[in-house]
Formats: sequence, C-alpha cells, structure tokens
Amino acid sequence: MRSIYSVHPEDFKSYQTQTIRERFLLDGLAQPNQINCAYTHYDRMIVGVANPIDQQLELENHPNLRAEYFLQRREIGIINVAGDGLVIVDGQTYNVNKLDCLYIGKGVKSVTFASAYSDNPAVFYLLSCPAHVTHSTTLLANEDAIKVNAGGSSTANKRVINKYIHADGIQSCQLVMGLTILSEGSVWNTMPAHIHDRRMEAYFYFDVPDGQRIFHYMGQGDETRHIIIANYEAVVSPPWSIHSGSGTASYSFIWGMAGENLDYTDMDPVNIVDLK
Ligand SMILES: O=C[C@H](O)[C@@H](O)CC(=O)C(=O)O
Ligand SMILES: [Zn+2]
Repeated sequence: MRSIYSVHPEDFKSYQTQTIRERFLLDGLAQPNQINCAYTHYDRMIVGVANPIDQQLELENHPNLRAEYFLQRREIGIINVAGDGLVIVDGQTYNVNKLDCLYIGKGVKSVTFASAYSDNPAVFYLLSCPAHVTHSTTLLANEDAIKVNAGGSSTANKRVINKYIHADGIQSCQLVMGLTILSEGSVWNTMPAHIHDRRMEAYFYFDVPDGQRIFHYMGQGDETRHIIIANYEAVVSPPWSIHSGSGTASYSFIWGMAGENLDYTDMDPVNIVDLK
C-alpha cells in the first residue's frame, strides 16, 4: 500500500507539476480484479478502489495497520460508481448498485467485493479512517440520500450534492462522505471554494467522459496550483488547501473527509475575488 505523507503549505509553494502529482494524486487505483489502496497521513485516511470483474475480492489486512484485520480499529465507507455490485460483510450480502453507499463499522472481520455482471463490472470507491466505537453497518441507496441543489447554469456550477455519511445521515466515528453530480453543461465544482482546517478531504472523479479531464485546484487561497485529473483518479486535499475543480465536460465526484467533526457545513469560504 502506497503511503502519502503530509505536506507543509510553505513547502507546497515551490512544487512543480510532477511533485504535486507525486504527493497528492492517487492514480492507478482502479485495476481489474484488484483492490488498490493508499495510506495517507492526512487523518490516517485510506483511499482505495475495488474493481472485481469475475472474481470476489477480499479486503485484506495490511502490515501498515499493525492490526489483526483491516477493520479492527477502523470504519469504512463504500460507494459504487459503475455496474451492479455485491458487498459481503461477515457473511451477509448487500446489493450495492451505482451511487449506493454502504457504511461498515469497526470490528467487522470480513469484507468481500463482487460484481453482479462481469461484462458490466462494479467499481467500488473506498474511504477508511480510524474508529473508536462500532456504528451499525448501513446501506443507503442513492434515492434515500439527502440531496442539496447548489450553483446555477449561469455560473456553470449547477450540481446536486448527495450526502450519505454525516451528522444527519449514516452515523460514523469520523467519516463524512457523499457525492456531487454536475448538471450537463456545468463544469465547476466547489466554487466558491473553501478550506476546513479541521478535516482533510479526498475527491474521486468519475463519469468523466472519454477524452475529457478535470483541472483540480489546490493550495492556500492566495497560492493556488492545479493538477489535471482523469476518470477514476483521486486527489488528497490537506486541511490548509482549497479543493475545487473545473472539467472540460460535466462529471461527478465522490468527496470524503475525516477529522474533527461530522458537520458537513463546517467550511471556511474563500471569496472568488480573493483567489490568487
Ligand atoms: O467539504 C465539502 C466538500 O468540499 C464537497 O462536498 C463540496 C462539493 O461537493 C461541491 O461543492 O460540489
Ligand atoms: Zn471541502
């Protein structure tokens, strides 16, 4: 499992493209019949993708965790972004289809991923952070997620924010997770931008059309940089950084956070005119 270490904002100012990509971009996670995870030192969040095709994939323990099994001291949120999928949790099977979310609490010993159809396989995005108590394993279908309309077409940022794991949704220790779907013709996410020094965040872009890319902006509000991101790639946002993107076409992304609180709305906005 690849490790991503924390970066100081003063050091970040001197980074060129390649260093920004090495320190923050999580590419190559989605591989057929594999689970690939990265261990970040941002709130110890693990970011991963399980892409079962014609095999079941077991979430394996990792030496970094110094645990008896993956979820001994962790919780995990799972969102499927592709074909119909199954997640087997200590022997119980959950149907997790596109845009559905499954939360699994601390103490579960066995988590297995499978696709319902090998010719239209599931792609499960995973976020796992340390947990101190057990919250119930909970499946939330997309239609039952809280939806918030944001932005507008005149500013090319009309989108729907779907909240799954948060203070008023699926209960967790520190994980907050959901996804945002851009309307056709809208390309800007999270603009106006914000930071939240209390929580790290990771974005995972999906439904990016072939041949299109996302310009993802990061850095302190007056020292922004960008990296260009493809479908099924994730990017880590340090607590001091904005996280915002504009696509060359419409797209969707999963956001997820861990840290001090579970209040989705706890953000410190950066005015558009103050960005540099
Ligand atoms: O802290 C919250 C996150 O950055 C995202 O949920 C923002 C987002 O989905 C959007 O504005 O489109
Ligand atoms: Zn945020």
